[in-house]
Amino acid sequence: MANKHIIRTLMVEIPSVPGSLGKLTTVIGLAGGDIGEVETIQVGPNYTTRNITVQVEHEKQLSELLEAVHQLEGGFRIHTVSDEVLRSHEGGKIQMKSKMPIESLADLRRVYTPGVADVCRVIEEEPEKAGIYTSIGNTVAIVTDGTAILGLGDIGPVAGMPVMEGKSALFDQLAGINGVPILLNTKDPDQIVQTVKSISLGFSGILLEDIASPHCFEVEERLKRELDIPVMHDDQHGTAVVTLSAVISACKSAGVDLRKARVGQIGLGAAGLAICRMMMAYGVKNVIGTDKSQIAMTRLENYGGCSVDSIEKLMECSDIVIATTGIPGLIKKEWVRQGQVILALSNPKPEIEPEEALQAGAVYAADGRSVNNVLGFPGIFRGVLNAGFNEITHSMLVAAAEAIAACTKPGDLVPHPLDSNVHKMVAKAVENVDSLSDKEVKHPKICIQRKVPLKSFA
Ligand SMILES: NC(=O)c1ccc[n+]([C@@H]2O[C@H](COP(=O)([O-])OP(=O)(O)OC[C@H]3O[C@@H](n4cnc5c(N)ncnc54)[C@H](O)[C@@H]3O)[C@@H](O)[C@H]2O)c1
Ligand SMILES: O=C(O)C[C@H](O)C(=O)O
Ligand SMILES: [Mg+2]
Repeated sequence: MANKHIIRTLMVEIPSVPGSLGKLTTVIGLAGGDIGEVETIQVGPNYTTRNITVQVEHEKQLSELLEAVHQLEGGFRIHTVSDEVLRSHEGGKIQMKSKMPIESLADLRRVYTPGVADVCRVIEEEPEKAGIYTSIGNTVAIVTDGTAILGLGDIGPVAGMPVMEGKSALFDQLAGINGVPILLNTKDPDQIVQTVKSISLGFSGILLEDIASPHCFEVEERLKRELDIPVMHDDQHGTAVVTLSAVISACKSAGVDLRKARVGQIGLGAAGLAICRMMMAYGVKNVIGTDKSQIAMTRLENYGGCSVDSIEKLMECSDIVIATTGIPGLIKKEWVRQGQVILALSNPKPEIEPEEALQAGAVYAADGRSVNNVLGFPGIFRGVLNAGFNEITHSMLVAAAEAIAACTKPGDLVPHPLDSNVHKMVAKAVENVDSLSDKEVKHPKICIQRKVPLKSFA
């Protein structure tokens, strides 16, 4: 599907004559609309009313599509055009609910005062019992300062709340974890660290989300050092996990040794640097990166990677290209080489549409909707919470990536994000890691920047 980000639901009255629905869908398709769900609302002798969800690229295309439906002869009528995405967000996506019914005074006295005081005393005497008698053991804070919300940039924490609520909904549905959004009204690393530390008592893990580079690096490192609960910056490590798993699967399908492949990373911010570090630690010998910021490239070199000064050069010599710049359409199709793997992971719009990359010769192509950290973070946190680990180590991240790859069907890059088995397998893999087994990972410094034929994936 091309770059179709406008989703609308059309409620249409359709003549109850055979072939009418076909006429309507043809007109929608010819106007460039992708049809999603079709729901029958009411069937009558003369008319049938249906809700038809369509996706289009831009507002102009939507107006043209609506006009084309208006022009249809035979009694077609559009009742309403609604924005389902906005509507579904009304009132927010999450809520806090009581697990206990409070219907009688006895209930009230048990749930609340005076009964609750006994539980407080138990925890005061043996603080670890908070893990039994409160929800803390199953609760993770989803913390943002709003500085890198998807690829939308520094739009502030409140505007980023729909993303945080989305992560919370996914935590609940995919891993049974309470994810509590925490919106920080500061971008100052010291204040972020101090605030998260101050509120950390109520949580068993911290998921940092959409915090921009470079301050995300300092914030995560300090919190990992200073807190004794697991801390993970999703955009760094969640993304690196799912990217590694996609690349493992691509190499497996192509019969290529990933460790000998040339991996090129465009954009060396939170996601990009972590992807490079993950690849190098996994044993990929040739990792190169590029960024518009020289500081970001130097940072990669300090970790043992190599930098090139242009995207064209990087694409000339990479078997696998990964992009996390937040800039839609950044990769020109002329730069794609025959047989390349292209993962353009920026959300909400990729650096190149997968269809375009495939048409230009890529052997595998995906965007950030499918290669998405939703495949990683729920299971990773489920695993560490189940095992009672107080940190998330490199071995756990690799175990998660390999578990996702093991759940991927041959020929696919990643599994379905809603396949509950994937999240169970990730949790199990993380849980089974020997938490003391991590050693310091050394990154090899080997670099090939010349133009080389891409035989491996062709
Ligand atoms: N698919 C996923 O699961 C996933 C996960 C995390 C992030 N992302 C996406 O990746 C993008 C970046 O996120 P981030 O958290 O790393 O942000 P970030 O701000 O930390 O990093 C972006 C980097 O791209 C660089 N950049 C920007 N324009 C560039 C250009 N024209 N050429 C070269 N480099 C350029 C910036 O200098 C920066 O270093 C976002 O769009 C986000 O949605 C996707
Ligand atoms: O939120 C997502 O869809 C993935 C990722 O965390 C991102 O920032 O793009
Ligand atoms: Mg994110």
